[in-house]
Amino acid sequence: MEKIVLASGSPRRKELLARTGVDFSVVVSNGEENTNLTDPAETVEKLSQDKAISVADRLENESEPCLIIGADTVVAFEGKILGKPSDEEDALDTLLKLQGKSHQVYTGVTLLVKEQGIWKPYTFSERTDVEFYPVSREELLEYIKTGEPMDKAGSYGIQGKFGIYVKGICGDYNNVVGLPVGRLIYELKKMKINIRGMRK
Ligand SMILES: Cc1cn([C@H]2C[C@H](O)[C@@H](COP(=O)(O)OP(=O)(O)OP(=O)(O)O)O2)c(=O)[nH]c1=O
Repeated sequence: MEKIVLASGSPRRKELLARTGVDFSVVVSNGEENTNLTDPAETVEKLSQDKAISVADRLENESEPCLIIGADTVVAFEGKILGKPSDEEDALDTLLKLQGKSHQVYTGVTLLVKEQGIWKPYTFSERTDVEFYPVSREELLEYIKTGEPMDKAGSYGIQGKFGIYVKGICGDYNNVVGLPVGRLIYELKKMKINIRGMRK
């Protein structure tokens, strides 16, 4: 293994992957995030694949990248998938639904490995359940004013100012922030890939 590429523009994913101590570069995928799927696990798995493949296409003529990591995160509430908010009103609608209740956060990860010139995808997803205390409309409006919800699935950041409303969490916290690094390292080990031996 010689090179590792994170196919994501998310600063949170970059920070989480950096914590593993590996060297990697970032190439942001520029494809549309679209799918007709309705199951949240299938959705994030497919979108993570699309992102990794779009970066593989762009790197086709470059010197041998060997592992590309794509990821996608959505929130699921009462069977509906909630992505990033379209505007502040949408963020308020979403947070009014989520407050006082439990929801699920899914992150899908695709590891695209180049072996003998051929890209092979390996995809998995991880689920974390998050429960919020009741939060008033005024508090939600205050939060939305910070701008924090706008680039985040489910319109909140558990690692940011909305973290004060968390009642409980079941599963991997890092998965909510956008990358289940523990599972990622575990899956790579199973694939006999030691990312610590890779270079940029
Ligand atoms: C629920 C939640 C999501 N998020 C973020 C993680 C993801 O960055 C984002 C979901 O959007 P994604 O489409 O998964 O990722 P992205 O657009 O940020 O980056 P890219 O497509 O280039 O990989 O929401 C948090 O930071 N905290 C949270 O608590």
